[in-house]
This record gives sequence, structure tokens and C-alpha cells, in this order.
Amino acid sequence: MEVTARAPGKIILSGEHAVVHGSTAVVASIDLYTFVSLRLSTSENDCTLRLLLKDVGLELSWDVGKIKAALPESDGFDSSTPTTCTREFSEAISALVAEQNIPEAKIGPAGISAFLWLYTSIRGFEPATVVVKSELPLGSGLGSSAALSVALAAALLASLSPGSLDSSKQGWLDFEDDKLDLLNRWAFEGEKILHGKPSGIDNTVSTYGSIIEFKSGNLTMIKSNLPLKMLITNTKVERNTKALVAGVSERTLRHPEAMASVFRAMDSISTEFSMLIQSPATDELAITENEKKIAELMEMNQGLLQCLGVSHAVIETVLRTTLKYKLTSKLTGAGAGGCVLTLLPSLLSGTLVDKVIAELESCGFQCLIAGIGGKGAQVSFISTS
Ligand SMILES: Nc1ncnc2c1ncn2[C@@H]1O[C@H](COP(=O)(O)OP(=O)(O)O)[C@@H](O)[C@H]1O
Ligand SMILES: C[C@@](O)(CCOP(=O)(O)O)CC(=O)O
Ligand SMILES: [Mg+2]
Repeated sequence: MEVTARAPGKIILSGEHAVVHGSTAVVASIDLYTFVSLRLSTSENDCTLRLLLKDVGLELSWDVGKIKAALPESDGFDSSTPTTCTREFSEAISALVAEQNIPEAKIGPAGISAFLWLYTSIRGFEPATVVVKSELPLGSGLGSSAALSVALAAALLASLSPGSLDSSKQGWLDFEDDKLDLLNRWAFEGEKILHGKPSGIDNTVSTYGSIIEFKSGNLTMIKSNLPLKMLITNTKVERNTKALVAGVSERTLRHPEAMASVFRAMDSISTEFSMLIQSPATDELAITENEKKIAELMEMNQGLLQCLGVSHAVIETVLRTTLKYKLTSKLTGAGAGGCVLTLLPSLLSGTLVDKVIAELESCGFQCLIAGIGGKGAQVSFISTS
């Protein structure tokens, strides 16, 4: 039997970075997914754990006996209790990753470390083949790290207890509500390896889907009464979330009072953003008024992200370009490159949207409009017998 899980990426509509420091943020899942397929080995002579990372063209493999010998002694694994990768395990896992001699240009090693931690913690030392493939651009602010952790944990947990899902059914199956919390907590452990100090917002929206107001680990699912159409522009400037999150924490240590004020302002912006998108807007006039306020909040949010030191010249180029068309933009995710969101008001003509996209793409950027607020993690079973 093979199990495939899929987990969506996300756009942070308001409050990135500040959310790591306890402020409110608003996030939506997008209809671009990371897929993880898991096939346990059926051959007695096979002792290999294989990891195929299709997006970066890497095929890695380890002897499961060697993995067991390399990791510190432990009381055994317990898939029902998500545990944090300790420094001792992290060092042993880094050594297992290093021995694969991965070309640095291909990928940051943290994703592979997160894989080894989640795999060995949930499934132990069983030989298997795991294939990862994503529709998301990696390291661009659309949450590929969380989608990887969620899809991986989902495939592993589903393979352990397929009975809790109706595996005779075709197509994508939802997890039961009580399993979602376990899945989310495991994915958070993966995201810790990838982000250093994650807020948990990305793994939460990738697990549950929808639009979520998030603060200090608590989520509230919300329903938008606005169309909230966002143009996503990928600047293709690569950056690393872990380094950017650490940079904001260092700035916070240097200027605690000033940064606390910025985080408070971000909290107010996100709270108002959430309230505005939920407020009943029955006619065109009310929708337009609320969209204007949303645009203003996005502009303020972007200004504060600049205060945190996470904007970038290329992001400013996108802001200037969209402003020529009287459109408002903000970076999304960790910033310093990656993706930028532009609000497309509901009355905006299709011709104008085409024009702004053409101009952005002439700068070498890539534009897309994703569906937002859809389903979270799901699994599918394929019988290989
Ligand atoms: N499909 C994938 N294949 C391999 N590694 C991945 C994949 N998706 C995510 N990763 C890991 O996540 C990292 C990017 O995460 P991050 O810097 O948090 O950016 P984002 O989450 O915005 O995409 C990559 O460098 C890699 O380690
Ligand atoms: C900057 C942050 O708020 C979001 C990072 O998102 P991404 O990895 O850039 O997709 C970090 C976090 O919340 O864990
Ligand atoms: Mg990430």
C-alpha cells in the first residue's frame, strides 16, 4: 500500500514576524500543494530508507541500521506524543545529512533534517521510499517548509493507522478532527527544525486550511465577506526564513521598547484586518469601502515590516510598480525577497490586472492568482498489491 498526503501552502495576509513575538496574524491557505508519498518496503532484504526530492532533483538513501546506530539511545518512539528534536539528536541527524554530500546550491539541509526527525520519531527504522513533490516555489514566503512538514507527518501518521481513515474510498480523504491536532503538533516539530523559532501559523493553516486568525498558538477559523483577491508576485530572490526570523529577534534584543511598539501596532493591524474581512458587506459600496481600508492596513503593515528590517530593494520595486496602477502591496512570509501580495479590488477591470501582470513579468517576476481558504491536509491510498 502506498499513502500520499497533500498539504497546502499559504499567504500571510497580515502580521508575519510579529506573530513569532505573540502578535495576532491573519493567514489563508492557497490551492498549491506539497505532496508526500510513502511506500514501506515489502522485501525482507531491503534495509534502505530512500528520500526522493523531485523539486531539487535529489535522491538520497540511508541504511536504516546505520541510522539507528548513529542516533542517540532513546526510550523508543511514540507517534502519539510529538517531541522536540534535542541538540544531541540534531547533531546526529546533521551528520547523517552531511554524509550525503548534497551540493549547497541545490537546497538548504534543514528540510532533510526535518524529514529524518519526523520519519524516525513516527515510524522508527523501517525501510521505505518517500517521494516529495511540490507545486510551491521553495523558500519564497508561501510556506513550503510547513507544507513539507505537514504532508510528511500526514503520510506517516496515516500509514500507521489507515483504519482511522476509510482507505477503501477513492480520492482525497480528510483527517478526523481529533487527528488534526496531533498532525499539527508533529508538523510544528518539523517547522522548528526549518524556522528555528516558528510561530506555528504556517503549519496550522497547512493542517486545517481555511482563513485563520492566529495568536500565541491559538487559532480562530474565520470566514471572509470580501472576495480578497490577491495577486502573488514571486520576485525569485531567494532567502531563508530561519535567518530572517533570527535577525528580527536580534533587533528585538537591541531595541526592546521600540520593537515592542512595532509588534503592538502589527497586532492592532491584524485584529482590524480580521474584523474588516468578516464584517457583513452586502452591497458594492460597502465592499469597496472595506477594500480601501484593507489596502490601507496592508500599506501600514508593509511599513512596519520595513521597520523590522525584512523588506528588500526587489520588494520595493514591486510596490512601486503596482502603485503606478493605484494598487497596494505588501510582502508575505519572511520577506527579503520571496513573494509580494497585491490587493485586487473587486471592481478592478481585467484589462488593468493584465497590464500590471505584464509589467511585473517584464521585470523578470512571476505572477499568479491562487484560490484561497481551501482545505488543509488530506490523504489518499493507492493499493500497490
Ligand atoms: N518540496 C521540497 N523539497 C525539498 N525541500 C523542501 C521542500 N519544500 C520545502 N523544503 C525545505 O524548506 C526550505 C524553505 O523553507 P523556508 O525558508 O521556510 O521558506 P518557505 O517556507 O517560505 O518556502 C527549503 O530550503 C528546504 O529545506
Ligand atoms: C516570518 C514568519 O512569520 C512566516 C514565515 O513564512 P515563510 O517561511 O517565509 O513562508 C515566521 C513564522 O511565523 O514562523
Ligand atoms: Mg517556511
